Amino acid sequence: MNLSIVGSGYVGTTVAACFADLGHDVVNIDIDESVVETINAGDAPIHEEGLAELIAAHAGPEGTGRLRATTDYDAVLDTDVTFLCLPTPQNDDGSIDLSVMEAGASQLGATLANKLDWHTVVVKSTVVPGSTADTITPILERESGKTAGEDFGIGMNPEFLREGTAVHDFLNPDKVVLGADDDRALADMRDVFEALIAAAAAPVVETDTRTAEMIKYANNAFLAAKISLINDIGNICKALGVDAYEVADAIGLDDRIGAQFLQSGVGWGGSCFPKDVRAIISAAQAAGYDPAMLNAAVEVNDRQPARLVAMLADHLDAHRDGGVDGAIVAVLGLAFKPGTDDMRNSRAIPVIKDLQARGATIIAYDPVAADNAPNYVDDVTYADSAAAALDGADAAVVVTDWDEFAALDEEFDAMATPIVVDGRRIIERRDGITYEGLTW
Ligand SMILES: NC(=O)c1ccc[n+]([C@@H]2O[C@H](COP(=O)([O-])OP(=O)(O)OC[C@H]3O[C@@H](n4cnc5c(N)ncnc54)[C@H](O)[C@@H]3O)[C@@H](O)[C@H]2O)c1
Ligand SMILES: O=c1ccn([C@@H]2O[C@H](COP(=O)(O)OP(=O)(O)O[C@H]3O[C@H](CO)[C@@H](O)[C@H](O)[C@H]3O)[C@@H](O)[C@H]2O)c(=O)[nH]1
Repeated sequence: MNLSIVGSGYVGTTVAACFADLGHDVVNIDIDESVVETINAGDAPIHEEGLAELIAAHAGPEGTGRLRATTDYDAVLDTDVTFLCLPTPQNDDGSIDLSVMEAGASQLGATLANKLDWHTVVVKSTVVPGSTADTITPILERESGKTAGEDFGIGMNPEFLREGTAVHDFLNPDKVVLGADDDRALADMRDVFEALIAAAAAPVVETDTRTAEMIKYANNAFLAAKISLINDIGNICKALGVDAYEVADAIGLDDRIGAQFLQSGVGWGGSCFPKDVRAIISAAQAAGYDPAMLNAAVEVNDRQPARLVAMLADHLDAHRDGGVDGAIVAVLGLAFKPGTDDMRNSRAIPVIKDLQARGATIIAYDPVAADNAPNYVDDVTYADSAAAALDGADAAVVVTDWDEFAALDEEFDAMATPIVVDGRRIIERRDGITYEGLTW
């Protein structure tokens, strides 16, 4: 099929490259010319394992030609189905900000006015229940002069990929959710996903757009709350002198609990969990329900970075005149999780800001996120290796569980005072360093 993907960020680029690999002809539409140029040169605009290879294979000079990118919405006219993969950030009060979706729907609708045959528009962005039917569809109808369900179809297909493993996750989904409010849109979505569903043997959930939207929030809210619950239990373990990881390994053996997402520590960040949990809380409150569990999940998560810094401060107070004030602190990891350069809502941000507020000088190291970090934190010196960050530091905190940190050993000997507070259970406790884990 001929597909257009509007928005070429983490989701749009991954989805486009994977659909091209599955045999579709795909065009990415983005307002950012540098993103468009990068894809057309056969390169990946973001850091995701396996993505650069797929883009080179299909958009590069030697590629199949099944993938290209443009800033021109008219590219939609040569396609059968358009996926909207635009950002859905949060307003200051936590509610969803649909303005980018509205702008994209407006441009798409104006373009569809010139489309002679049927077209299906699929919302892939995470949007609160009702957004597709009540906000996006009316804009498409207004701008195109056409009627949804008669002249064009509307679908909602939430995306569950994780950053760092985006290509793998998209090609190997636990489920594919196809939400549609008309049969023809559903049939188009089935056609688009046929090859993927067959290759991955993925279960398919067919439903209406409103339920599809809620499934996405329920999924993220459940996972975020699961991490907050293990962090709450981890904090209890720490207070009672128990290793939370041993406990998590044991409870994870119960199929009803499951072994994944039980790593306690400095908490959840990223571009999705923080904004999505707040957005669904806000939508629930607007509908008259205050969700106690999700409020608590956010509260526990907000407290973990401060707990990490307080632990570090206690050690520095014990080892150094002035404690944190004037200390050089090495921050290991900046990305919100390993495998990505994304720093949106990374736990590194509150940790660094708290340390700086207490008078610390920060030297940070991350294998891929350092170039992106100045967009989120100021007055940080970036080291080009963990060893360089640790050299001469008065203390270190671990914020991201990059594999390479597990191999650190004699690098700690070069610290002025070898204090290591680990927020991710990645450093091994060893002789010669003062080591403390956040929940163990
Ligand atoms: N990042 C993830 O892991 C992930 C996973 C699942 C779902 N989601 C959801 O998918 C959506 C997209 O997230 P993302 O992380 O890919 O966003 P992103 O910020 O990485 O990318 C968005 C892209 O849209 C482009 N854009 C902005 N306005 C545009 C317009 N009017 N027309 C065309 N392009 C425009 C931007 O230039 C950017 O390249 C969000 O709703 C998010 O919640 C994200
Ligand atoms: O046991 C765990 C697992 C994760 N995390 C943290 O949780 C955050 C989110 O991690 P992860 O879910 O792996 O990454 P995301 O890329 O944010 O993916 C989530 O958000 C996406 C966007 O909605 C969804 O598509 C995915 O299904 C969902 O997992 C990160 O800060 C992790 O460090 C923990 O603290 N402990």
